[in-house]
Amino acid sequence: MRDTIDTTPLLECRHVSKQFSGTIAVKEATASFERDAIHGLLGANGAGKTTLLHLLSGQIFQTQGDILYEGYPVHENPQAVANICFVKSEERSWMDYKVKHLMNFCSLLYPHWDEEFANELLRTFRLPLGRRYKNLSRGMQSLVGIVRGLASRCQVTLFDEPTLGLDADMRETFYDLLIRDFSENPRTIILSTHLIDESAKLFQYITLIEQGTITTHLETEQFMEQAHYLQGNSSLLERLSEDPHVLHQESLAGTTRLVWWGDLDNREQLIHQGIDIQPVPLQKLFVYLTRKRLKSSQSEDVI
Ligand SMILES: Nc1ncnc2c1ncn2[C@@H]1O[C@H](COP(=O)(O)OP(=O)(O)OP(=O)(O)O)[C@@H](O)[C@H]1O
Repeated sequence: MRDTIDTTPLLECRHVSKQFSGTIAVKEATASFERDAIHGLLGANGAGKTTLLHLLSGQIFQTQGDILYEGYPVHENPQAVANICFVKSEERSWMDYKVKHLMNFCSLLYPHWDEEFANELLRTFRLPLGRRYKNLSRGMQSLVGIVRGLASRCQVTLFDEPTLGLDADMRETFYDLLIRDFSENPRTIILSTHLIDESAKLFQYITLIEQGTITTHLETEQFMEQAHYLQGNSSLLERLSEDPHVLHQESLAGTTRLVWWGDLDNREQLIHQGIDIQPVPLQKLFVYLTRKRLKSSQSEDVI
């Protein structure tokens, strides 16, 4: 029997790799996804986000490593099938089906399917029930996926680029719905997106995947606290430019701005020297981190 407080991670991957013929899409990925939290899965194009989500949902086999749901392998695990909902950015197998049939299918697939909520969402998004999935616009296809993801009420919901094709107004509607629904029905949500700044408010945790490897898995606050813009006199700041904590540097007319990644032990001293210290927005931080790591891996390749 388990303790009252269940410490078994709901979903985790341990040293998971996935190779497709010549390509290693995911490499030694290890992370434990905290319960009842929204996780942002961030990575550049081709970093391995979609492959990782397929692996976590048990829809493809890993080449090596373990993927565990409630401590048991996700594959051939009826509990995992019933409790993990993976919303792909496009559902190729859905093409010939009408929206109403897809909703029926979901109601049979997910034991906690909330019919009333699904109908409310279908009305909110004005989705035509009689139209085939393949004849929906790109944004409407995303909305069908969103209805599935939210109304399934699965313990784990994986969204791969859920807002593809949605206009700004509809994206905001989705973010608001997700926050509202999550606060009423907490569960584990992992959401991959390239629209980092506008979705940053959703994330309690950030998982960064780079060239197939999970390089960071941290609470968003902790993640953001590590990044700082340092701006001030070039003669002071350029002395730091070779420091490995510096992700990016730009100078103009005697003023330099650095992006610093890590603890700032000398914060007081820098302020005293007239250096302005500011937070870095998440999207910018993502760009600086991935560029820096890409540069380091390219220089390792040259060596
Ligand atoms: N079925 C497959 N066969 C061969 N290679 C694949 C397959 N699926 C993915 N890959 C490769 O694996 C790598 C990771 O792809 P993946 O789609 O997981 O990345 P991603 O982070 O989701 O990218 P994007 O943000 O561009 O959608 C890429 O190099 C891709 O070409």
